[in-house]
Amino acid sequence: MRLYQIHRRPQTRRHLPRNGVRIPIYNQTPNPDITRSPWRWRRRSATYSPHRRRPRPPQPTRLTTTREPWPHTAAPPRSAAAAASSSPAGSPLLRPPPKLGDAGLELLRRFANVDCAYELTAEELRAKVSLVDALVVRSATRVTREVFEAARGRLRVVGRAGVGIDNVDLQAATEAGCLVVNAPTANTVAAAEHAIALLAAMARNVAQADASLKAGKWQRNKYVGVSLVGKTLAIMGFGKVGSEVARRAKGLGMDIISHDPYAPVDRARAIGVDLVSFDEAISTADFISLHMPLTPSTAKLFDDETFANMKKGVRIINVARGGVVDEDALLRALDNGTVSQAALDVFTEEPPPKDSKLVHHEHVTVTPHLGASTSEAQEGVALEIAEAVLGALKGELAATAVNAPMVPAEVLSELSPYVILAEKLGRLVVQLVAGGSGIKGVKIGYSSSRDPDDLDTRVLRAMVTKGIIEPISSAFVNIVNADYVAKQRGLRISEERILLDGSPEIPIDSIQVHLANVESKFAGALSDEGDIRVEGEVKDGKPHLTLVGPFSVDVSLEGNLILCRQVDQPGIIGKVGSILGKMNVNVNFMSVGRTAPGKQAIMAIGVDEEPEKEALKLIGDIPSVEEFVFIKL
Ligand SMILES: NC(=O)c1ccc[n+]([C@@H]2O[C@H](COP(=O)([O-])OP(=O)(O)OC[C@H]3O[C@@H](n4cnc5c(N)ncnc54)[C@H](O)[C@@H]3O)[C@@H](O)[C@H]2O)c1
Ligand SMILES: O=C(O)[C@H](O)COP(=O)(O)O
Repeated sequence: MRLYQIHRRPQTRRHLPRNGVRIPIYNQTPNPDITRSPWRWRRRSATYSPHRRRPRPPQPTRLTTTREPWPHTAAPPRSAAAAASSSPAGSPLLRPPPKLGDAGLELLRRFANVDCAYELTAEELRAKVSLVDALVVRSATRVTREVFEAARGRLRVVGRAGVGIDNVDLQAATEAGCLVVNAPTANTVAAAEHAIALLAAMARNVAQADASLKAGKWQRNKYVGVSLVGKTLAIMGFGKVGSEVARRAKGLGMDIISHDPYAPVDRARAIGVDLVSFDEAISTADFISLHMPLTPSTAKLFDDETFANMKKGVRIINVARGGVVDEDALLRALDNGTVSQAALDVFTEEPPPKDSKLVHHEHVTVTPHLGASTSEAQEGVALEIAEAVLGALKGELAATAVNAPMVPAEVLSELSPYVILAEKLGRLVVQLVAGGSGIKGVKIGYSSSRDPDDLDTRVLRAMVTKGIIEPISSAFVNIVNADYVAKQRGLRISEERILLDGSPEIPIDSIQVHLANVESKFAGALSDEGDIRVEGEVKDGKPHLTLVGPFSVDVSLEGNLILCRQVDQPGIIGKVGSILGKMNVNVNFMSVGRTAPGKQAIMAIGVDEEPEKEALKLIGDIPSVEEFVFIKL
């Protein structure tokens, strides 16, 4: 591994951030440059962070490492090219193109410590990943389950600087509560242009003729090509790249058909493309261009059987992923003439073995995964991923999140006070459960005048889940892994909308949380149906508890809470207040709810400090107090 620095700011403790985050830019392919630069990230005191962690036990070593650069002493000698990359800025000739575009790197550097490294072995990546908060990779770095395990919960975001996320274990990321974001749009045109370049180069034997002429030959007869105009091109995968290829190929006079089980017919029709079945596409096309993602269902989709059903002499372009083609089958199809030519930018194994028969086949044109490699695309991708990663670190839900609900920023901002309310209600309700009674079913109700389609509650559900699970386990829960963690713990979360007749301006009137089939340590919180039930509202931007069991209360959900059930009679409030006052516990809120005068009542008392056990005992000893519970919010 080579690891060295091309840019370094003075590195003293004074210069280091209080809450440093560290983002490495890793790539395991040869030839990128390497940059390392310590810089600052100041964590904002955001009101909501889906990535907020439970307080960690003191871990001095790890905390120190967040503020310091990785050791430089172990860096082995650098190659000339790499050394050139670390030369003073200003000499473009001495600087190979950066792996992540400068604009993106600069943006990242404004907010965090950034280390760039390449040619890391899997082992080296695992060793480094526990020191970082975010990881930015391109397609060559495999972010496996082992990488997430090695991160030991620190890694909060993986940024894939590109489209394909087949190199990231999404399930493992989700289980680890790590958000994965990609940069899905910035390289679309570059990939489409490369597909067209390969299509034309293959049809006219450009690469072969170039090599032949450079070898001193003049072979005009050997390299007679085929025309594109009037030929049928089948686009397999009519997504962003596929549809851009279609537009361009139309301009070349080709007839375009496409197969994509999920593409909207209207979008294809608007470009003048017919969506057809897989069999029709492969059996009628003269050229087939692959543009689907690599997934378990597309792996080796193009196998012996598929090639056998193609039109004799078909030509194939693959700018998607090598893994969608069975490369041995393609070789056989090339050898027996079923496929007359192939143009490949991507391979199952990258780089492919040096002696790969496919790469050296005379009817195959190859490029080393260059689809996204234009300076424009790389700048765009770098900016797109830098913004997504920084946004995610700040607690915003990135629009390009791959393993979490994409909640637009404006929706999140509108819902942010309800997000806090949801988590507080979860924390409250779980502390009302009697020890030993397992929680199985959670029902969350949202009373709202909004059309259900205009109210995205996924983030609220996640926060109720977080509130319920975190106080009773060591699990770290966020929007990414909330559903997964709930499922793992056998927690069934259901949601219900209660449609009100009010103004849709206010997104939510109240949120209710019910726990069914559990015993409560505070009988006053049981509804008539026997569920533990709490309800809250947002008032003046702050979360308030408004209902406990059948009792209406109104107490701000901040700090700590004492709930007392007593027989409604004069003087109790004064008695409780004076006990707390004597113990130096500041009461910030107090509210009494009762079913009827002189009957049962509930007193909800918001306190800043946690009262001594003695104070709680004294409250419990007041004769008319029937039960009480202390809750940390
Ligand atoms: N070579 C490169 O450098 C390069 C650059 C960009 C993208 N890519 C790759 O190109 C592919 C497409 O990228 P994109 O940005 O257009 O993605 P996209 O998600 O916009 O489009 C993919 C399309 O494939 C379709 N699809 C899924 N399964 C399919 C199947 N079984 N059969 C047919 N279609 C199927 C989807 O419905 C979708 O419309 C990805 O594999 C991506 O990784 C490669
Ligand atoms: O999926 C992609 O975006 C492309 O394959 C580009 O990958 P790269 O970042 O390794 O160039």
